[in-house]
Amino acid sequence: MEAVVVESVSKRFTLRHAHSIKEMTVRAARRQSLAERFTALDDVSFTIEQGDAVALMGLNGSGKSTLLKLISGVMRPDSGSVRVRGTVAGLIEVGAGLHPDLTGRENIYLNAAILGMSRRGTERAFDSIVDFAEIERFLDTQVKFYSSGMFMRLGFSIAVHTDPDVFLIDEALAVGDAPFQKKCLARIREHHAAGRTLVIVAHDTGTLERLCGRGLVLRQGRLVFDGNIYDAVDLMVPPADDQERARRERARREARSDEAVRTGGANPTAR
Ligand SMILES: Nc1ncnc2c1ncn2[C@@H]1O[C@H](COP(=O)(O)OP(=O)(O)OP(=O)(O)O)[C@@H](O)[C@H]1O
Repeated sequence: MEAVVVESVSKRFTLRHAHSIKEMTVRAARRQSLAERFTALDDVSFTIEQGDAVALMGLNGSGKSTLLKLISGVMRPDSGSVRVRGTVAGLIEVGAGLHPDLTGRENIYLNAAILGMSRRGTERAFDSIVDFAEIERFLDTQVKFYSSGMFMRLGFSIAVHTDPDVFLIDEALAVGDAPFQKKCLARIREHHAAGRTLVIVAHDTGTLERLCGRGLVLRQGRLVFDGNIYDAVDLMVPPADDQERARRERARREARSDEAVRTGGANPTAR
C-alpha cells in the first residue's frame, strides 16, 4: 500500500535582494533586479510504500528539507501533488512547540496535543516521555530554565512518543550525546518494526545505512537517484578506490549479518 505519493512536484522561492526602500532605490537605479525566483524542487516524483524506510540525501541546499516540509504538509508545492496516507509527524523542528514559560509537565501535554496525541494517549505515555527525556527532577520547572540539552531531550522525547503512520526525521539524529542518540535510534527502529513508514534526512551515511533500505538522492532540486541505500551512499560519497569499495562491501556484509542475528533473521528493513 502506498504511504506517500509525490507527483511532479516543483517548489520555487523568491529570493529578495533588497529589503529597504533605500536598497530598492539603489538597485533600481543600477537596473539590478529586486528579487529572483529560485527553484528548490524541480519536477520530483516518487512513491513510498507503507513500512518502507527511505533516506533523502543530497548536498546542502539540494531541497531535502523542503521536500520533507511538503510531505509534512506545512508547505504546499507550486505544482504537482503530494499525497500521504494516514497521519504524519516526527522529528522535524524538534522543540519548536515548547513554550518557555510553561513547565516540563505542561509542555508535554501542550506539545503532544500539537503533535496530534489525545489527552488519554499522552497520559498513558507520560511516564515514558519523562523517563526517556531524563528530566524527572525538573518536571515542574519552567523550560526556560532548562539547559539546551534538556530542552532538546524533552522535545525529542515527546516527538518519538507520538505514533504517526508516516514518521519524518530531519537532521535530528546528530544532536544529543551518544547515549541519547542511541536511545533515539532504538526508538526509531521500534517505529519501523511496528510497520510505520520512515523518511529520514541525515548527512551521516552510516546512520542512513543502518536505518534505511532505500535512498533518494537530490541534486539541485532534481531527483537524480532512487534505489538501494548502498548505491545511494556510494553516489553521494564515491569510494576513493577499489580497496575502499571492498572495505565498504565487507562492512556492509558484517552489519547485515549482525542485524540478522539481533533480529533472528527477521530484519524489518527491506533491502
Ligand atoms: N523559505 C525559503 N525562502 C527562500 N529560499 C528557501 C526557503 N526555504 C528553502 N530555500 C532555499 O531552497 C533551497 C533548498 O533548501 P533546503 O533547506 O530544502 O535544502 P537541504 O537539502 O535541506 O539543505 P541542508 O542540507 O543544508 O539542510 C536552498 O537554496 C534554500 O536557500
